[in-house]
Amino acid sequence: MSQMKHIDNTPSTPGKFKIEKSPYNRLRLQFSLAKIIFWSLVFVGLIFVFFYRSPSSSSHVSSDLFRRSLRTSSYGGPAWEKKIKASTKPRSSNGICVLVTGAAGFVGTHVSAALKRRGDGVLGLDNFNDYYDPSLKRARQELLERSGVYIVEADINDATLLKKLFEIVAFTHVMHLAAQAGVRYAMENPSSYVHSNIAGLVNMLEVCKSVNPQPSIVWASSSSVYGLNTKVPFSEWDRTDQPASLYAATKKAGEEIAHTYNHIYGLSITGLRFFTVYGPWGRPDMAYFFFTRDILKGKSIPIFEAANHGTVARDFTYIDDIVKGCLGALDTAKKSTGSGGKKKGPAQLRVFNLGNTSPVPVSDLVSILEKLLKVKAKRLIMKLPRNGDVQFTHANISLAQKEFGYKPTTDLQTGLKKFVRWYLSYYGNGKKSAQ
Ligand SMILES: O=C(O)[C@H]1O[C@H](OP(=O)(O)OP(=O)(O)OC[C@H]2O[C@@H](n3ccc(=O)[nH]c3=O)[C@H](O)[C@@H]2O)[C@H](O)[C@@H](O)[C@@H]1O
Repeated sequence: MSQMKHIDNTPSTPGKFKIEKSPYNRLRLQFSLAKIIFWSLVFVGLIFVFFYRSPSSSSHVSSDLFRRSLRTSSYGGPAWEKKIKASTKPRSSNGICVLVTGAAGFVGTHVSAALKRRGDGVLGLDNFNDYYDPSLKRARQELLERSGVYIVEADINDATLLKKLFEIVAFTHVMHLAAQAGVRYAMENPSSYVHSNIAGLVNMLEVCKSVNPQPSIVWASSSSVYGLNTKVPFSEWDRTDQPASLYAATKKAGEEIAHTYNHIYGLSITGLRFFTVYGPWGRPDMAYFFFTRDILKGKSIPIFEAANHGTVARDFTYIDDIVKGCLGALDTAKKSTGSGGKKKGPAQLRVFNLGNTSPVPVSDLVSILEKLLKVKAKRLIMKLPRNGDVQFTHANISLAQKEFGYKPTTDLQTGLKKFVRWYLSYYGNGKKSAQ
């Protein structure tokens, strides 16, 4: 009751509160102020020590973001700049110089290597987060370093670093492949999708729009934007407003964000909707990869099926075909039209499906793996969980074909053979195995 009275007596509008002006009160006020300042400083100091010294003691999500974005900031200095300049010096006369984000990722590594092979200047960027075994990312980094591609270790949310890179090198293109991938993990760690696929994308576009000259941007969207659509094959004109996962929703949001930056700032932007990319140096969180690991270990593998024993299928696309698509998109990208953050005229805005055009049921994928590994899989048939997966994907690729001659040439059998050969040589006949 007395507490209620106290609340009732508290003035509701700042400024109505009158302080009596006796010398005693003034002294008391000064003393209280000094006390408040002192304790505020102690409090701020404690917070600083807490966050600076022990990131692991914060909550799962914030410590995760800490790992993902703040860990890697060791850059700068003449030796560092020299490495960047060496990596980005084009050998060919076309003058193409590309910043590849997510360069230690699966698609990023292959695309970086292909660009470098043909003589373009290439610089990688990657935060080496631990969404999956970082040692695989380090191995990819070694591979790229051997072919002359340097990877700067930083997060795409680091605007200062990005601006610094553009001060050192006038990139003609950005191949933006850094993202939080994976459909099912979005339910475990939703904020990591917002951090990388939304905030990170916006940060990247903010920097790209403000530099002079503006680069052209090619970036990774996803087949998952087609969500619950039932009309097949999926074409670029189809609706993309019923995503089945937060991952898909962030990619769809990315496409709308791309529209905005194209419209306001004249950035040339091309989005690529990848269809379940697989192959050597792939991602261990993907089904074909962990099925291989678990078949070799003799562990059972969960194979999803839809209602009424409906087939779950994917338009699995081999990495070399995807790389050709990425390079085709990059080579046909027109220049951005803006400069210094101002649009000068309309700019190119495109989106393409990069798929294989022949969906394969997941159970057939397992049969191919069994033959290649010469081991019978322990199949555990399960109902397709409601965690973001869609029942099937199937790409119509005529737009990419028309625009830059995209034509996938690797069927699943051939592609998986190459993957298994790589897997066995990398992990050694199942003795050392993927995590
Ligand atoms: O096409 C795309 O854009 C997406 O392709 C993949 O997503 P997804 O097709 O779901 O690939 P996997 O997670 O490897 O699943 C492949 C198939 O295996 C099935 N699966 C998955 C896991 C499992 O335990 N059992 C199982 O049957 C899935 O339902 C799916 O049909 C990637 O993980 C995404 O990052 C990418 O954006």
